Amino acid sequence: MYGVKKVLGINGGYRGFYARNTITLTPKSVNDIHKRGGTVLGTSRGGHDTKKIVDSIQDRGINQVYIIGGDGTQKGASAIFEEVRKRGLKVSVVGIPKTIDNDIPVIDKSFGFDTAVEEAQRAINAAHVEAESVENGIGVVKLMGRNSGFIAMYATLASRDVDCCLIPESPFYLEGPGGLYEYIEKRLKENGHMVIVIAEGAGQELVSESVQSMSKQDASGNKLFQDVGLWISQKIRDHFAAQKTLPITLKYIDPTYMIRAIPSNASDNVYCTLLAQSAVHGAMAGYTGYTSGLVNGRQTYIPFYRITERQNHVVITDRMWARLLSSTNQPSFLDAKGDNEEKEEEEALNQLPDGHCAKDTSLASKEINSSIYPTAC
Ligand SMILES: Nc1ncnc2c1ncn2[C@@H]1O[C@H](COP(=O)(O)OP(=O)(O)O)[C@@H](O)[C@H]1O
Ligand SMILES: O=P(O)(O)OC[C@H]1O[C@](O)(COP(=O)(O)O)[C@@H](O)[C@@H]1O
Repeated sequence: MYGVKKVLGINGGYRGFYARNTITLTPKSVNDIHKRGGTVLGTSRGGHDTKKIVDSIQDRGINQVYIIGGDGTQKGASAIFEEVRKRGLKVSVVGIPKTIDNDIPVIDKSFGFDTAVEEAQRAINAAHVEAESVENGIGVVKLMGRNSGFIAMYATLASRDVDCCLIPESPFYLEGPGGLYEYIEKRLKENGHMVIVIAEGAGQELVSESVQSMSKQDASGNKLFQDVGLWISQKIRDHFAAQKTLPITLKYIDPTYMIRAIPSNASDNVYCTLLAQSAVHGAMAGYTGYTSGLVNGRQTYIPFYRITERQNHVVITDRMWARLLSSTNQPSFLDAKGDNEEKEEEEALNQLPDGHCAKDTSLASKEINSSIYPTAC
């Protein structure tokens, strides 16, 4: 359509710009890649050296860069865009949002999310079958979602076999009235079995309290979490073993990379095509510094700074979480948290010197500038 003669693929993520050879991509070589999982280009964490990357873009005579990945990747793309701008290069830098976690803000969803939710159904279904097959059976499924619980929330809503969904955005507690143990007991007495879905980033503060926490990070600087699935399974087993009144059988399923590694489903394939075509049309029209994405069902170009300023999280006061609560009937875990917060607030107030108010009532207004940048040409 645009008469492009050469398309290069960068191998192995950002460090591939300066540490590896490129591969030539042709319509023939990419024809079938949507039928495979993973990435034909390879991926990596860390290794983002902005200056070296832009040197490599300059040396190779690249004039359009399309960068595919999650929120970290979009931050990296934004840094490249700034450096390109600083050097006054005629290069478009465009982001394409791919992450199963769906933690990129502004857009309706990221590419890969739908597929992950669909595959998660298989794990939930297995947990349900196992739990249903024994007396007082509990199936626990851990799903990916480092800081955002979208996969767990949507997989729960889609399945309708889940009795409790735990996500990073909604703190929970185990003991006492309104706690998880009480709910499990009630659910088992009512129904004879139950399924719990837990996102990998949920309850990390509880895990750190009981397991010695090492604050390790991956090469990209993302915090590495303790295995909350194993932890909660053991806690539930220990609790009911100590109680002796309700003998349970718990099966733990962790599909880990299976929900990320499978080929994308039909809806993600169509979405990816739209994202890619839209990304190219934008760059060919002379724009740069944007992420291509669906917003309210429309293809848009979103300036990098709107994408990188925050992460997308499940809002637990929103309707979607309310729908989930009404589907699972789980406790909201808000009561004890509310009590604690009130107590903390009261304590903070008591510690303030006379005449000082603990609550900051000022409202920050933010200028919303939705412009994207024309390429330096
Ligand atoms: N703030 C940042 N500035 C520049 N590069 C970043 C930044 N955050 C992450 N990156 C780079 O983006 C790449 C992917 O980030 P990562 O967090 O691992 O995955 P994801 O894109 O799925 O969030 C890594 O190479 C990482 O070094
Ligand atoms: O072990 P790895 O490769 O670092 O991946 C694990 C992480 O990847 C994620 O699934 C996100 O994956 P993507 O952003 O690549 O889709 C996180 O939820 C998870 O913590």
